[in-house]
Amino acid sequence: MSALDMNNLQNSFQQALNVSPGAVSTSPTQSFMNTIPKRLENFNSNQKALKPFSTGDIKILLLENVNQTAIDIFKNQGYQVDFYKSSLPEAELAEKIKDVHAIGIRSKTQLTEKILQQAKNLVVVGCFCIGTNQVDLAAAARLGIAVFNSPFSNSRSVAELVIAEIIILARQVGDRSIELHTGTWNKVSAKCWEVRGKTLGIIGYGHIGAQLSVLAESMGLHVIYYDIVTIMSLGTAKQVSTLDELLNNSDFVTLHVPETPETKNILSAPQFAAMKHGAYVINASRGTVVDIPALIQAMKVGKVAGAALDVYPQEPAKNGSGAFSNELNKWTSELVSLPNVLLTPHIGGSTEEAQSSIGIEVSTALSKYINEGNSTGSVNFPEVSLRALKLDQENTVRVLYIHKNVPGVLKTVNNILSDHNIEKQFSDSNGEIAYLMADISSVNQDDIKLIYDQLNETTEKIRIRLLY
Ligand SMILES: NC(=O)C1=CN([C@@H]2O[C@H](COP(=O)(O)OP(=O)(O)OC[C@H]3O[C@@H](n4cnc5c(N)ncnc54)[C@H](O)[C@@H]3O)[C@@H](O)[C@H]2O)C=CC1
Ligand SMILES: O=C(O)CCC(=O)C(=O)O
Repeated sequence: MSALDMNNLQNSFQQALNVSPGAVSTSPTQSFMNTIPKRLENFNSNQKALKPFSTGDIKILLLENVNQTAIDIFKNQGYQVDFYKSSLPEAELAEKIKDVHAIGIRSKTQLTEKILQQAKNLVVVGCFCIGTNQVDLAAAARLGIAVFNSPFSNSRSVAELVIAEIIILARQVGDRSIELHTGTWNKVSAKCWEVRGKTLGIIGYGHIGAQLSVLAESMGLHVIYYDIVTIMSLGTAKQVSTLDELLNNSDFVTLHVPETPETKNILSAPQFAAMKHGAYVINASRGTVVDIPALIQAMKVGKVAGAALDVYPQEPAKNGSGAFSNELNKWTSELVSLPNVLLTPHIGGSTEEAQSSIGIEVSTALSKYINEGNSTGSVNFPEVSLRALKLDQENTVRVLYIHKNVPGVLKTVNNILSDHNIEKQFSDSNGEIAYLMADISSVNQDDIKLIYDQLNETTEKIRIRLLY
């Protein structure tokens, strides 16, 4: 189809829907109809680049200093990118999110149901990190918003940091360094240990825990781990059947679990009591998993000989002096006054390598979802994908229909689509929601409008997008 034909198509759709050219509409289909679809550079040059809006209409809000690789990929797609180095205060976020089709965040930005309900145009969220506890995933799914993350691009960085912390804690390097920075020479060996032959207890043997296990064994540590699922051991590591067994036997205890109701305060007073005297605690998972006042007490009586914390129940919204204070977490001054405590500002995954590959991975997943409807890898959506349309598939429309997972919907939808040639179709469900992708060929402009209107009238519909 020529650019002129597309212009005519655009104009007649605008007339039919009575929308002004360039208007950003809350209806993805209306926005789609405002466009002159362009064949942009795509992931494969033989594929047809499907655009739901004219490319300039796609607005992406990127918060928390998401890596440049992501900005480049989004800009290369022609999207408008609004970039911020920090997270936004809730009121500002609520305002900015109203207008955007995609948002990219890291671990700080809380996307609650209340915030997501403001986001009338939002089709997709990218968590440029592993954890997704900061997003109300169920609410996002109910609203038809797909969420993607990067499941392992920063795992190695976290594991390496923990390895460093094991040695630094065992040798009290943090304290010696602080002393020397202030002119004090304190050459001691009392209660400083080699790590060789000691036992590392890993709570949560997933991507990070397992990677750490391999690195720790190569330094001569024995590894035991506790996980709620049975997981194959790497090397000579051994899974133990209870948390207490791990605590009773470990010289170092490190946490690599997600934030869930079950992991809240998974280490509290009874668990510190169950540890070996003089054990060390490392937490680079989420701030809620360790009861910090209980940790402070355990350190004061010598039960715990040192701790390395990278994450906190409350974390500052942005970098800056004075940000980490009693105002944020009421125990801060007590914690910082203890010896052999390493505190880092949630930098477990903060390496050039990790951030650059997370940037590429998540922005690519988001672009594929926006441009093609492909939800493979989404953490809250049914995973559905159809192969890309070929360049010569001119009059083909891709229907993306997100709906409530109730009986009879497919019958209704197929009744609507069956007047046309359904080239391919795939649907799947996940809990309360389901997602159908279908490519319909030999459609003209009237057909497209009719399909949209009929699907829009179905009571089970959550969100519809038609890609051309
Ligand atoms: N400090 C940082 O910068 C970073 C922190 N993280 C945090 O680390 C967490 C773990 O990351 P991955 O290893 O990639 O996750 P993962 O999902 O690969 O592994 C988590 C493991 O924890 C286990 N688990 C869940 N609940 C448990 C419980 N109650 N008791 C024992 N085990 C339990 C799971 O079965 C799984 O094997 C993430 O959820 C994230 O919150 C991740 C990356 C960077
Ligand atoms: O780098 C970040 O901002 C967050 C890292 C993290 O905690 C994660 O990947 O879950």
